[in-house]
Amino acid sequence: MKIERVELQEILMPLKSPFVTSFGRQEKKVITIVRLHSEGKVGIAESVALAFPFYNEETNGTLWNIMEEFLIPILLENEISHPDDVSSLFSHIRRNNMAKAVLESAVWDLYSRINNQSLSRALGGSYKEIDVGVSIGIERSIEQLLTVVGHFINEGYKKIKVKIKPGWDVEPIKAIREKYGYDVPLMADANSAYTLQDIDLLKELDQYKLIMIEQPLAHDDIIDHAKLQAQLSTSICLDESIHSLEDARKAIELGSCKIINIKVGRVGGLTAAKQIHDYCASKNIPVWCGGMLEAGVGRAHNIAIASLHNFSIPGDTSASNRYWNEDIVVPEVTTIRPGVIEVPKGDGIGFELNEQVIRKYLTREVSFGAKSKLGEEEAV
Ligand SMILES: O=C(O)CCC(=O)c1ccccc1C(=O)O
Ligand SMILES: [Mg+2]
Repeated sequence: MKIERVELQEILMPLKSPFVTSFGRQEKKVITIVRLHSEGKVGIAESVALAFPFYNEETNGTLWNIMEEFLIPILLENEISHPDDVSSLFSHIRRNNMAKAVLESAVWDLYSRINNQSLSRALGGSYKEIDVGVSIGIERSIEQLLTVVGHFINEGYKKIKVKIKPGWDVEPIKAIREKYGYDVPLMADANSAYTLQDIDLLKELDQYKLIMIEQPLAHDDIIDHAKLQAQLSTSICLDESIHSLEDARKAIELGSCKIINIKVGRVGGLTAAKQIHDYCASKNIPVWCGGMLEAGVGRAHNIAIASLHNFSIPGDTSASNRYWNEDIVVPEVTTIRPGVIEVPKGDGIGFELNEQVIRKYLTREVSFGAKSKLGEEEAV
């Protein structure tokens, strides 16, 4: 297939309520929507780079720069026979995984639509429905946290993940266990807020029987995580540290984690996500699909990848209404039963763009055609 036209749209959408982590606070989200045109079909994807480089080094700004200057010309100049080709075409460009992923995921959607199959099927997914959890930010008080946690337990989410940071760790976890008991599937995500010097505190968390603790130590570390895992009974799950199949292999060989959070954006696309999934399966390492506060298009891609068999732990892909008053897709992403999302059977991601909502929040728009390459940018 030959990509005939690439369209980028940037929107800025308010979150229902602020989302606070150890690295920052978000009240709204900038999202870049990619549309790829070929053979009368349109493949879509949504970027996950945040507005600031606090989770990883990319931002929405770097994403546009790398796409415009390097990645889009490659897409327009090359014949693509399978979406797996895209990661090879991009492989000489270092990192910038979120920029690569949004284009690559749109190619996967386009390919599935051209072949009249669902993205889940194209990826080799087997689940017809997936169990999902919810991620809860740092709240202003323990009381408020307990209210929010109670709300999502009532909604039936199959995994409750709470953000922790120094000064907000043992106390909130203890409070949740005391109020809601040990049957709640609970985990904590530190977003790299600790060091090995905090080992005693992290060991204290063992008594609360968390399903896992996500990324307690540095974003670029796998050595100290291995030392920590050897001392903890709770499983460590890596998020920020895993950018590639090679990273996953090294972390597993070192014993740095027992679980991996796969985010399509962080690893550079669906092909890499699938490869990491397959490798983890061969090593008996369960994986789950992480989130980056996606709107509906990103959720749809996450649902498709999470239909692969070794995604055996509920991911962070909650329903659209967890973060958004209105979604950029129709229908919105919803649960069919408490904590369960159906994997769409329609072509591609199985959702269409809600043009009205996109227009409402649009901040910029550019389009690139095959012939003129970067010659005729048209800004709004
Ligand atoms: O609900 C979601 O999309 C997951 C939210 C979340 O935990 C998160 C959101 C933004 C950046 C990093 C993370 C994370 O998993 O660490
Ligand atoms: Mg995380």
